[in-house]
Amino acid sequence: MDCDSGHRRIVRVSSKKRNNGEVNVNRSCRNSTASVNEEEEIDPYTRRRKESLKNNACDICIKVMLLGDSGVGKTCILMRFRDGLFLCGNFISTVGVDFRTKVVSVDNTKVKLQIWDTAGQERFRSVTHAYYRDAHALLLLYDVTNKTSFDNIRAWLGEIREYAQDDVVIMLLGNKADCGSERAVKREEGERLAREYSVAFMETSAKSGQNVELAFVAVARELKYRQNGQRDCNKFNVQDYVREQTQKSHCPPCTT
Ligand SMILES: Nc1nc2c(ncn2[C@@H]2O[C@H](COP(=O)(O)OP(=O)(O)OP(=O)(O)O)[C@@H](O)[C@H]2O)c(=O)[nH]1
Repeated sequence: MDCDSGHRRIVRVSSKKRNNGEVNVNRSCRNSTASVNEEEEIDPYTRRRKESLKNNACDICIKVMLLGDSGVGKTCILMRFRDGLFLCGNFISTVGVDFRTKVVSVDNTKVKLQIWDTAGQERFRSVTHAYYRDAHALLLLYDVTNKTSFDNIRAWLGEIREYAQDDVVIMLLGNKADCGSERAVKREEGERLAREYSVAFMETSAKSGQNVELAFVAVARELKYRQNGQRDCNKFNVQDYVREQTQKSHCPPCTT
């Protein structure tokens, strides 16, 4: 898959509809990637994932998926990152999957992020599983005011293990960090779970914008360093990077 032809090649499902909306899968495969060269030794998903890191229109093109229970704030995180907006008020659940793109600059490298927003509702799971395999990075969200969404993270990680590639970059995000009084999951609980699964972690808020840019830039940075090969890989660790960056933002301003 390449960034710009995502709409043509990929099964496209409408974006937000009311909860009672039906799945509307509109298969459009003009440039279908379904035909697999039988002489290829590596499987086609792995090949496409590797190829899609290189893209003519940008230096690197990566596919990022947003995952997590319904209502944790996946669409809001995407809207905040992409358009700087916060959708408050009526909650309209995503139907199936939808994607948006944004280019970020990482150390003079143009990285195009193709960000897939998935439906958190159980009934769409089989649709979204199909998208895991060629993802380079997964942002897995829970809602800090909703303990069940946190408890379900282990199940999500199990699905990721089953459907995604082994080397996928995973970042755990505790969203709605702005909701102080309604908090049901402590930051330390999120940190502990992330350590247990060796994934990067931070708390975010689509409402205030806290750490939203950082989450996307951190995975872009990790994949950029990976693409540059082992030499640079040794110098960059996404978990350490995120820890440093979030600590910096918590530091009180220096006084003279
Ligand atoms: N206070 C606060 N509310 C948020 C935040 N992020 C999302 N919300 C609210 O949470 C509700 C659900 O947000 P969505 O982004 O639609 O949730 P989703 O994860 O995309 O849900 P599905 O599409 O069903 O999977 C909306 O009412 C948002 O306004 C946040 O950071 N802080």
